This record gives sequence, structure tokens and C-alpha cells, in this order.
Amino acid sequence: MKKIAVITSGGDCPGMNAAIRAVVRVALTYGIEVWGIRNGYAGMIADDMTKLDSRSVGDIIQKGGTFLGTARSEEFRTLKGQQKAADNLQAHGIEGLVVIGGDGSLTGAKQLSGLGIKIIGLPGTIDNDIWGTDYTIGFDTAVNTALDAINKLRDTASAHGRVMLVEVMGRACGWIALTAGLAGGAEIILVPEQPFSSDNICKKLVESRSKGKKYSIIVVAEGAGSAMELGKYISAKTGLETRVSVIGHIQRGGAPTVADRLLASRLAERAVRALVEGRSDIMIGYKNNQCVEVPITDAVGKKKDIDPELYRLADVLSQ
Ligand SMILES: Nc1ncnc2c1ncn2[C@@H]1O[C@H](COP(=O)(O)OP(=O)(O)O)[C@@H](O)[C@H]1O
Ligand SMILES: O=P(O)(O)OC[C@H]1O[C@](O)(COP(=O)(O)O)[C@@H](O)[C@@H]1O
Ligand SMILES: [Mg+2]
Repeated sequence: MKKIAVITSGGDCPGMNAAIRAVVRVALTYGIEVWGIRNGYAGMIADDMTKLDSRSVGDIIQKGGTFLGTARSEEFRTLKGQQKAADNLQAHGIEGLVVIGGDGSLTGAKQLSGLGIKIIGLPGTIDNDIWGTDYTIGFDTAVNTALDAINKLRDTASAHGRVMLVEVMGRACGWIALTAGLAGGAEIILVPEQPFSSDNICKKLVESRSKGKKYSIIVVAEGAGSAMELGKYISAKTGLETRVSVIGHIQRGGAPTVADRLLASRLAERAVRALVEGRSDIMIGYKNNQCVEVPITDAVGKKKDIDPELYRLADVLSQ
């Protein structure tokens, strides 16, 4: 293999830069030329790519976002768009491609592999919603950001004796809510994977007041419903004073944590090694403290669940 490309796609996440840097520097040690594709699949279709060297990926390991840019591309969802993208790669003599992105981006990568491109996926999304890996790049940083918000909201909730609802990201997945909620000592954590009733929540809040709790923290995954609506319902039903914070895209930014920089660097090294050794159509995941190779079809085809043990523990500890 003489020439490969690297791309970041879909929602950005802290650690994407660390992953690009590692792909480039590891590939160079094998004597492989590396090209960077700008702005996700949109840039691949527009033939917007540049050759990367060791210096071009300096001073980025500590930065959130992605210096290559990223995008959500509707055109790439069509076979015509995918063919145009594959043709551009082939015209440049690019033999292998490392795709850093979430479930959507990896689904797109699978399509490209059907058009003759050797692809390796790296799970890059704050949502931690990809099967075959314990953690995705960016998740740890996002959870720490959410935790910081919860800690601050706890101060003011406590001062006023309020019910504080915090809505976190995660699309249809509750990993951010569960992890930040458990670590932040939330009284109630709502995730799309576990059904709940608004009336039971009200009951629990009233009971906990009668048992001496002076304020409450509720963490709501965006996929579980609107924290704003729930806040209104709770105050109407119980008379408790509620406030709602939707922390949004703050969770997507910031310097990647140690865990995310290490994860990104390790997964990226393994991705390049797999290409050099002739393997493709896989995602590099991280299971039980080891890099693992999983078929890309499984990574995008199977559904990752939240850890029921963590959910149970969060409930026990919220008494
Ligand atoms: N089923 C699909 N087929 C082809 N391309 C897809 C598919 N799903 C997503 N993509 C491509 O990947 C991009 C990123 O996917 P998206 O779901 O928005 O983010 P993420 O990769 O972070 O989950 C989309 O904008 C689209 O170009
Ligand atoms: O940045 P956008 O386009 O507003 O999308 C917001 C969505 O992106 C995320 O931050 C990350 O999701 P993806 O990794 O699937 O892109 C979700 O948690 C959130 O629902
Ligand atoms: Mg996604």
C-alpha cells in the first residue's frame, strides 16, 4: 500500500484531531503517503483533499473539533454521490481510507467498500452508540463536560431547593446521560432505553422531599424526551420549582481528555497496521482494554445497548 486517505465525517468530537495525527504519523513510518479529505463526504465528492505530512498534524492533539473539517452530506447518501467520491479517490491512486466518524459515517464507509475502496472505520462520536467498542472517541470528553455542568447546576439547585433538569446529547442512545448522571449523583436518569412514566417521576420527587432531600437533579437524554416539557409537567403536578438546562453543543467541544487522546491514538495506529497487513472492511474498536477488529457490517448493523448494571447502580445510589 503506497497511498491512503483519512477523513472525519458526521458530528465532530474531541479526539478526532488526535486520531488524524496518529493515522498520518504511523502511516509515514511505513513509508505510506497520506491525504486528508476536507469536510467529510462532501469534500470527497468535491475532490477537496490535500497531502499531509508530519508537520501538518503538529499542534492539534490537544484541540477539539477536526482540523480537516466535517459535514453531513445528503449527496453522499445516493449511489451517484458515492460513485463520484469513489472515482475521486481512485483518480488520486488512493488505495485505503480511514474513516473517523459515527454510525452514519461508518454506514457510508461500508457503501464505499462495496465500490472497491479498502476502508477501516474508527468510532468517532460523543454518543458512544456504536456496537463493537466499549467506548467511542469523544465520549469521555463529552461526559466530563456534562458532568461539569451537572456539578455547577447542583450548587444553584441546592441553594434554591429546586428540581434541576439537565438535558444531554446522545441521539437515540442514553450513554452520556447514564454515565454523567451516575458520576454526578443524579437522583433520576432518563434514557431512551428504559421506559418511564412522568407521574412516577413526580411521585419519586415528592417522596424524596418527605425523606429529607432538599433539591433534585434529573439528567435527561435528548432521546428520552424534552426536559423542557418534563420540567413544566413536574412543576404543574407537584408544585416544586423546576429549572431546565439544555447543555447542547458545548458537549461537542473542548480539549480531549487523556482517555480520548489515548483511545484515538491507539485505534488509529491499529487502523493503519490493519491496512498495511491487508485487512479492510473493519472497524477498530476497544474492548476490555484492547484494540479489536470488528466487521464494519456488525459495527453498523448491530445495536449497542446501555450497561444495565450501571443503570441499576445509579438507581441504588440515588436513594
Ligand atoms: N445509510 C447511509 N448511506 C450512505 N451514507 C450515509 C448513510 N448514513 C449516513 N451517511 C453519510 O454519513 C454522514 C454522517 O452521518 P451522520 O449520521 O450524520 O453522523 P455520524 O457519522 O456522526 O453518526 C451523512 O451525512 C451521510 O453523508
Ligand atoms: O450537530 P448537529 O447536526 O446539530 O447534531 C446534533 C447531534 O449530533 C450529536 O452531537 C452527535 O451525533 P453523531 O455522532 O451521530 O453526529 C448528537 O448527540 C446530537 O443529537
Ligand atoms: Mg451518529
